[in-house]
Amino acid sequence: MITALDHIAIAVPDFEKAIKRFMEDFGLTFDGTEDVVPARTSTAFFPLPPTSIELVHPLNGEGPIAGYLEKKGGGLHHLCFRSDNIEEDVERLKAKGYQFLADAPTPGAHGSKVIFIHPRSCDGVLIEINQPADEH
Ligand SMILES: CC[C@@H](C(=O)O)C(=O)SCCNC(=O)CCNC(=O)[C@H](O)C(C)(C)COP(=O)(O)OP(=O)(O)OC[C@H]1O[C@@H](n2cnc3c(N)ncnc32)[C@H](O)[C@@H]1OP(=O)(O)O
Ligand SMILES: [Co+2]
Repeated sequence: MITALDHIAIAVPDFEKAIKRFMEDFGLTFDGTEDVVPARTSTAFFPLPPTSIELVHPLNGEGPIAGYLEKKGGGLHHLCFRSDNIEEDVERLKAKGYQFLADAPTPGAHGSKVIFIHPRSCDGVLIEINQPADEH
């Protein structure tokens, strides 16, 4: 089941500038960056209990964030719901007609498993579901 709002993701065209902004201007705790190769995405996390801010940027200029930035520039990109059993939640939501953007969960940040629901299944909002490594 969905247990928490794991993170709110913002697509940023200038990764360094955005990291500086959230660290220095907003005074958030910077939890480091991670290039998630299977997702073709560079991430930076700022824990802000009970959730986190995730900055997302194209990895090597490619991937879904590159497409998003090209079309929309920076912006709120997705909400991530944390699941305690991602496979169970996927099956349950598929049965309700939700369109997933992959056949199965794929590797995400911090060793998590992630899967995305098409925005058209959720009133135009891109929803990610993840299961953190410590809950596998
Ligand atoms: C680091 C790993 C992980 C983590 O651990 O947290 C991540 O967060 S990875 C983050 C990046 N990865 C992804 O976003 C994967 C899922 N995304 C996709 O598969 C695609 O981006 C997409 C959502 C299918 C869009 O693909 P695209 O090729 O850009 O298609 P369109 O431009 O035609 O868009 C179709 C439709 O969807 C709307 N759209 C696109 N992106 C978003 C968005 N972020 N939020 C809301 N809506 C979005 C787009 O406007 C189109 O709408 P219509 O024009 O009305 O058809
Ligand atoms: Co995410």
